Amino acid sequence: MVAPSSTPVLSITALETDIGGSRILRGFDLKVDAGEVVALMGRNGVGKTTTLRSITGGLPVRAGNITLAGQPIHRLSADARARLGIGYVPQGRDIFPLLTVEENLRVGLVVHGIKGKAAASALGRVYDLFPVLKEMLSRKGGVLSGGQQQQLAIGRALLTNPKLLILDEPTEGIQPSIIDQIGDTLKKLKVSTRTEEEQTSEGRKEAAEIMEAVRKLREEHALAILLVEQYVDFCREVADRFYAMDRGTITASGAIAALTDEVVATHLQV
Ligand SMILES: Nc1ncnc2c1ncn2[C@@H]1O[C@H](COP(=O)(O)OP(=O)(O)OP(=O)(O)O)[C@@H](O)[C@H]1O
Repeated sequence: MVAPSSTPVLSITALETDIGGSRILRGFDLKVDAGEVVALMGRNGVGKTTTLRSITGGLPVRAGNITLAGQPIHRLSADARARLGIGYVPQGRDIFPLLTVEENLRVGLVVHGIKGKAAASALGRVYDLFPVLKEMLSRKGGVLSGGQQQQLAIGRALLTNPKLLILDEPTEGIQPSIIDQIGDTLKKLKVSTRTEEEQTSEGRKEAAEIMEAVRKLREEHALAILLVEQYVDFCREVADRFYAMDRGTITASGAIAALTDEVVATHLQV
């Protein structure tokens, strides 16, 4: 892991956001350093997606500051923020189901005006990270499994080589029954030493593939990653730190080792 520099990649202070006249975010601080994976956790409706949209520019901020590598961004357009280095994979992933994997990636290149050698190297980087995409270039996005679609969406967000990657519920769409089964096993799962039993379950394999990609991104690219995730074991596996959100503010935070069952019961369980 790359040592964090003194300026965080993302820094949020005293953030307040309203939706339709209601105060949704009630003033909190959050930061993500280079090379860090930070999980923003919380029950349904507490304001996690609103936080992400406040960072990306999808919602206007009422008060507070958001900086990217030290530069204030909270008054900039979403496009300007993306150009400065924010890659965003929204909930549901937003891939084009009728376009092939390759076309989905090429659309991403066109949208961001990436051409020639830069395009080839951006695609190469995505295929290195997600070899499964290279094997499926001519498949339609809509027929990929949930985990593969997630990899495609993350790959597309990485084409611009962002400083900060934001993921909204990356395990969503991987069968809940399978995610439930994974339970404690996932915590112990080391991708490099997957057992045969683990490999036989598609859901486990896909969750593991996404985890592996998140780890690789952190280690090889010194990316800062902020992920919204309700699946506690996934967070324990991939994140360095966590923030627990409740009713628009942060109620607990710390190193991932401090995400004890007691903290989960108090701050995160319904
Ligand atoms: N477009 C909207 N109009 C009105 N209220 C909204 C809108 N979007 C979100 N909200 C409200 O804002 C609050 C926070 O929503 P948000 O989507 O940020 O929560 P969340 O923590 O991401 O939950 P989930 O995991 O269910 O997506 C909720 O009470 C929600 O009802």
